[in-house]
Amino acid sequence: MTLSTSNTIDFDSARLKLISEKKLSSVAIQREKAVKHMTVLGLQQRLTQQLQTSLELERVLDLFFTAVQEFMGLNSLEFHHDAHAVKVSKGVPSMHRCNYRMTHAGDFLGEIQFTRDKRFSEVQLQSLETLLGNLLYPLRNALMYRAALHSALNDSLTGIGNRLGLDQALTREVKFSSRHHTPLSLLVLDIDHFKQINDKYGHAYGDAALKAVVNCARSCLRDVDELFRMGGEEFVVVLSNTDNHAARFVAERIRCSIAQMQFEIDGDPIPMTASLGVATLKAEENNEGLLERGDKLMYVAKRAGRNRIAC
Ligand SMILES: Nc1nc2c(ncn2[C@@H]2O[C@H](COP(=O)(O)OP(=O)(O)OP(=O)(O)O)[C@@H](O)[C@H]2O)c(=O)[nH]1
Repeated sequence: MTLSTSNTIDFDSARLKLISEKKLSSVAIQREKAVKHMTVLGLQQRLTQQLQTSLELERVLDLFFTAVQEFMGLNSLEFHHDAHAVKVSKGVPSMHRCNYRMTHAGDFLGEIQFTRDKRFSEVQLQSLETLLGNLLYPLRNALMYRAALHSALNDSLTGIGNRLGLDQALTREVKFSSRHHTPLSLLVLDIDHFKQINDKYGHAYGDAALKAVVNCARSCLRDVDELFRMGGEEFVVVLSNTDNHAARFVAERIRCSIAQMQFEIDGDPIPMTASLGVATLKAEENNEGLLERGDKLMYVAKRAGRNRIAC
């Protein structure tokens, strides 16, 4: 059984509010509150300094949890913000829980849950809420930083990584592959005669076709494989720890899936195919060299008649 207290923290009014407020009546609680107050102040000062040292959401929450955990014997913290696709967990959850839904100036900043072995006292809840006030701006900044980073590295139409994201991933993968002597392959995929879809049905349907191809290619990949949009109707799949033989197999699987894809516009079935180049990292090759080879091989597949792979 878990015991839970749900609260809303409304930072808009610059005050922290408990939805189900219970009365603090006993003198003992008031005394405990007075003693804790000084400590909370000290902790607030420490948090103010610590939390401004990072813009990384994970790090900010880690610093907050470590500081507050010591102070009130917390077992765990869980933060999630669905719109930002973030879920961060620290510690091991326990029986007594309290939840806060955080907002600021009308913006939703996420939900946070704390757990501990013992019940939260009123004084502890108030201290926690005071300390959450220190998390507000670092949390908001970290979410903004995360969103900015996401839009810099991802394609807004399809949601997959963009050219910059590809460059970063490929640099990382090439280094890893060279250091650990593991194979690395990539596929360069280009949709065939894509211009005809745009010309016949319009750009919006062309966009829908691009998304359909992305979903189709994704369904053929492992979780660890990464799919990027290089630009236009050209995509790259980075296959870590994959040799040329296995990469050909993946390329062929994607090619078949796209050719069999049921894509329709206003009830008209639209046949779609793609040409793919398959390249595997050679000794002494860098990420640019690998990408260039993959691209050249994709054009070999185009020239050979499209709807095929070239290795
Ligand atoms: N709808 C849509 N079209 C795009 C986008 N980016 C590029 N395109 C279009 O993609 C088309 C690419 O055409 P081409 O380079 O001639 O290639 P293709 O028609 O696929 O022919 P092949 O590659 O030779 O088989 C152009 O019409 C571009 O305008 C986009 O984001 N959305």
